[in-house]
Amino acid sequence: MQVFMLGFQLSGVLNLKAVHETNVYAVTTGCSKQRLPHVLTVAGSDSGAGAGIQADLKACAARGVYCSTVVTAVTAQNTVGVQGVNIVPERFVSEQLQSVLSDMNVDVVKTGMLPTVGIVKALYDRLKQYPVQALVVDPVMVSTSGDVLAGPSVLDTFRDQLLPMADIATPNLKEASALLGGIRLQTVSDMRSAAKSIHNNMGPRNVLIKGGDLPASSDAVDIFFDGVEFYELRSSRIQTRNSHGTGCTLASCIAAELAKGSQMLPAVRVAKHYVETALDYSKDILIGNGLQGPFDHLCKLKRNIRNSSKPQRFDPDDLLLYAVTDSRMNNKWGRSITDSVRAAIEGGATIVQLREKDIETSNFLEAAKKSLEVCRSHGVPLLINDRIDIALACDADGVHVGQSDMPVHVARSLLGPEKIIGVSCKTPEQAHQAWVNGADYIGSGGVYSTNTKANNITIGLDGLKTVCLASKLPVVAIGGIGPSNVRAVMELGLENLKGVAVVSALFDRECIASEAQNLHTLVSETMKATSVFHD
Ligand SMILES: Cc1ncc(COP(=O)(O)OP(=O)(O)O)c(N)n1
Ligand SMILES: Cc1nc(C(=O)O)sc1CCOP(=O)(O)O
Ligand SMILES: [Mg+2]
Repeated sequence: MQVFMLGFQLSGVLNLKAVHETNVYAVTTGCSKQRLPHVLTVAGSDSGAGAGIQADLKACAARGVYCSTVVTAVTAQNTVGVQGVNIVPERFVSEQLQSVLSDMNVDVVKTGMLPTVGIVKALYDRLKQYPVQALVVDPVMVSTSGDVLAGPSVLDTFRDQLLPMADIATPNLKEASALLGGIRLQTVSDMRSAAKSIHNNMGPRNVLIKGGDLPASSDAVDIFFDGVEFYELRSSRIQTRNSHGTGCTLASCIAAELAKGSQMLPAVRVAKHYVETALDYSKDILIGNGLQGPFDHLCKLKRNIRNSSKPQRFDPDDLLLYAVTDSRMNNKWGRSITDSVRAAIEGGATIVQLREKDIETSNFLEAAKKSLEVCRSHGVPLLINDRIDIALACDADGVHVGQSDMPVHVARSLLGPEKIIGVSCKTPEQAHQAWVNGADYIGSGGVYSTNTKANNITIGLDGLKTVCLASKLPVVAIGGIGPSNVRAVMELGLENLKGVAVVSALFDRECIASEAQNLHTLVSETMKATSVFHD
């Protein structure tokens, strides 16, 4: 955290405000002069407070981030639709931008409704004058009720000025189509092409196309493209009328996570999870008589968001680089479990399992709670090896069990339908049984011999292939895997072989993060080369 400078000149209104706000931070954090991560939203006001500036404020508050506001338009709006729009003159938008950007240490700017060319240009000029860490552009053009909030004349300025500066653009299907001259977007494959075109032709560093309106899909599928890889981000479609403001909220939450220091993909994952949980929590709220109501951004205050009935769903792609911890290795290198988990995730681990065989229960639970915080803040699932009790006590995302641990169907009845359950399988019969019993994935090995697990039977690449071909579940390979042999494993090119699980190749090394980074690259490159990124 950056420390605020003392010694303001108390000569004007602005400086007095700055002193006041510095003190507010000091009071709220309980320590002296620390500043909160700061998002500035440049958007329209929604009198119904479901979307726009009001949604942005609530989303940032829910994510623990300070939010300042530059108002571009005042709308008269409710759950029925938009009854009126009063656009703020561009001069005055520029003046608001100057006030905030010149004084308040903004980390990330998030844009919403930018109704005129002049306002987009004013923002462009101010951002050139006062660069920020990141720019999140939500190209708001049409309200959820179908009312136009920014006309076609703005599109060119968006394309030419704002999008080339953006770290991420988050159009929905209609907005992506408008940006691309009205093309039809009806399938996930169309969304991928659109994400690529927007990225390559308009310059934002990342693109998230929100597929909420995609016809005939039971899941909400978004496509994230970082210029190299596509990610299909799925979440269950919550049946609710209370979805007004989800786009603004998602973009604000991404901005908030970036302001806290997150990388882009984890920020997007966390934001999606937050929106899904808030929608789920708010599905029975009744505000207004129209077709689309607001949802409750601050549900976290009423029910811990972690205890939501809808935690992050299992995504088989998360098996790509599966980090399995080992306390003996951590002791050898003098690292805490949490530090090693953080380093693995920072290097690119996509799922984490705490496999702590020599640790007391109370210490295990403590470490699990801390690791869960790290994992949640990066949108990475955390599983617990063997110990269903620990998983339940800390509300982990799931467990991994072996053939002689708690049976899968019993674990499922204890953990409920939403938690992730993985099971170790060395034979096709075990793989079939895991599927029958309701597991989500299988771990198969030892592919190679290992010193990490005593007396482990090695099944080799042939054994792995046999299990994969028989399995209806996604598979992660385990046992003796490291940089020297990971290509050979992934070159099997099997559709359901989703990644590798490693212990010593990460945690018995000096720099966990760089080992993780290297392995992540090797796995993804080999998968791409063997074309197992199946749509
Ligand atoms: C991903 C993954 N696959 C296999 C295992 C091994 O589990 P198990 O057979 O229960 O052995 P222990 O890990 O408990 O010694 C695993 N942990 N993770
Ligand atoms: C925990 C575990 N399970 C295995 C299995 O074959 O099911 S092999 C293994 C240990 C993997 O450690 P390393 O990556 O250091 O070889
Ligand atoms: Mg076990």
